[in-house]
Amino acid sequence: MIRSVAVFGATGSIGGSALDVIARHPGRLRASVLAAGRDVDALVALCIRHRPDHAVIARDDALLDLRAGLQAAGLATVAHAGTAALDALAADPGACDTVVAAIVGAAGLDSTLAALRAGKRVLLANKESLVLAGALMMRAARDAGATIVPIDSEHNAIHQCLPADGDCSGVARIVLTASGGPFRGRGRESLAEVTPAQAVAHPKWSMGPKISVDSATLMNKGLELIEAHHLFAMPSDRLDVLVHPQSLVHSLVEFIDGSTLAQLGLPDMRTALAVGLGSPARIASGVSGLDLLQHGRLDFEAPDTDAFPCLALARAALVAGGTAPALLNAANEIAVSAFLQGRIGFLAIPALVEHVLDALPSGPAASLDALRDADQHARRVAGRAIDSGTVA
Ligand SMILES: NC(=O)C1=CN([C@@H]2O[C@H](COP(=O)(O)OP(=O)(O)OC[C@H]3O[C@@H](n4cnc5c(N)ncnc54)[C@H](OP(=O)(O)O)[C@@H]3O)[C@@H](O)[C@H]2O)C=CC1
Ligand SMILES: CC(=O)[C@@H](O)[C@H](O)COP(=O)(O)O
Ligand SMILES: [Mn+2]
Repeated sequence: MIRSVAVFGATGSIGGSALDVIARHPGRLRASVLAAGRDVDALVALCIRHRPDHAVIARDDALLDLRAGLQAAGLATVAHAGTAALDALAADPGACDTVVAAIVGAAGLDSTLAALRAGKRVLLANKESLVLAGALMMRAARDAGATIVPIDSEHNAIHQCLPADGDCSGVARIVLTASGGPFRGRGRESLAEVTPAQAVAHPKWSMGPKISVDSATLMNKGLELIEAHHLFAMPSDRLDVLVHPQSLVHSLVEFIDGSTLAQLGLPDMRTALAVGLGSPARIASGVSGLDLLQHGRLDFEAPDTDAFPCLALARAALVAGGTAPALLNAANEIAVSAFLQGRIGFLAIPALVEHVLDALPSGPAASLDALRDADQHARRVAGRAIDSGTVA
């Protein structure tokens, strides 16, 4: 049977990689729903290429533009606008059986949750939703019989190394690899003046601006610790981070018998997406195999948590539990956005996250509403600190 795939965040970096893999397998996969945030022209261009049944633009006021663009292109694709339409298509069994969750930020939570609650197969790239509401999402997936395939390269690597039957009793610890980002090796004081253009210039991966800044601050690895905690039911003290600048070893699993399994490959997200899209079969992704002789060496070093405090802030939030990860994530989203707009400096990103975590106590994450309130509260506190110049 052909898998009908909804790609949420289709106009982004992960969305593009997913569509590239889907187009390589017309007899196995089809893009049935494409969704974007604001970019109607880019969405229409993708619809012309992939001919989905449905196209969704999250911006409510863009329906007429999207409809006009699809009609001008002579497409039968049905136009939708707004987040309610996105959530409805995520849950609709006639629209898709698989969802690539690749919206950036907490904005991806509702559609991902809708897909999980409908028992879909979810290829999860949107790590912020797990940081914000991981326990709730994992429970929703269990209750509805949904499948989550981790797409984040490290978690996809771990998924490939763990026993297929899900029995993790033999796992001693999980080691997430980190490239170290564009500022690896630099001291904290030298980071005060770095520009957004320098921060998004990732040394190994081609990604959207938000995650690229997260990689530069090492918050990406902090978010990934929390993500791994939920996906693999691992406590913080059995989750480690190792800097590996070549980005060829995507993560490692150490077992209690002394074995360590790792997954290696070129830094190209199409490999992880092909694992999720083809599973249980291995399918071609367009990524070539690894020529280790050409690469020559694999280096490893400890992360520098003095220069990059975000990693420690995220681990502390993971240990604190409750709403702390939601507060951390929301503060970070506001900080990264302000940094990209040139409103605050690079060192203000960890400062703002710390400010919010100090200002707001972690409460119980008893419900989705409690998590949403924490998220909104953190955004307000962070916004005020930026506007007042408390953190600059
Ligand atoms: N890029 C990568 O290699 C990796 C990414 N990830 C994760 O995957 C996610 C996507 O990252 P990436 O592809 O780099 O991001 P991009 O910035 O490249 O793409 C973001 C996508 O999300 C859409 N979008 C933004 N806001 C909304 C919204 N409010 N509602 C609906 N859609 C929205 C954008 O649409 P529009 O173009 O219209 O704005 C775009 O399609 C992130 O959570 C990231 O952490 C994880 C591992 C690797
Ligand atoms: C491709 C991917 O999964 C990113 O999350 C990547 O890991 C970013 O690189 P860093 O290791 O620099 O955060
Ligand atoms: Mn990653």
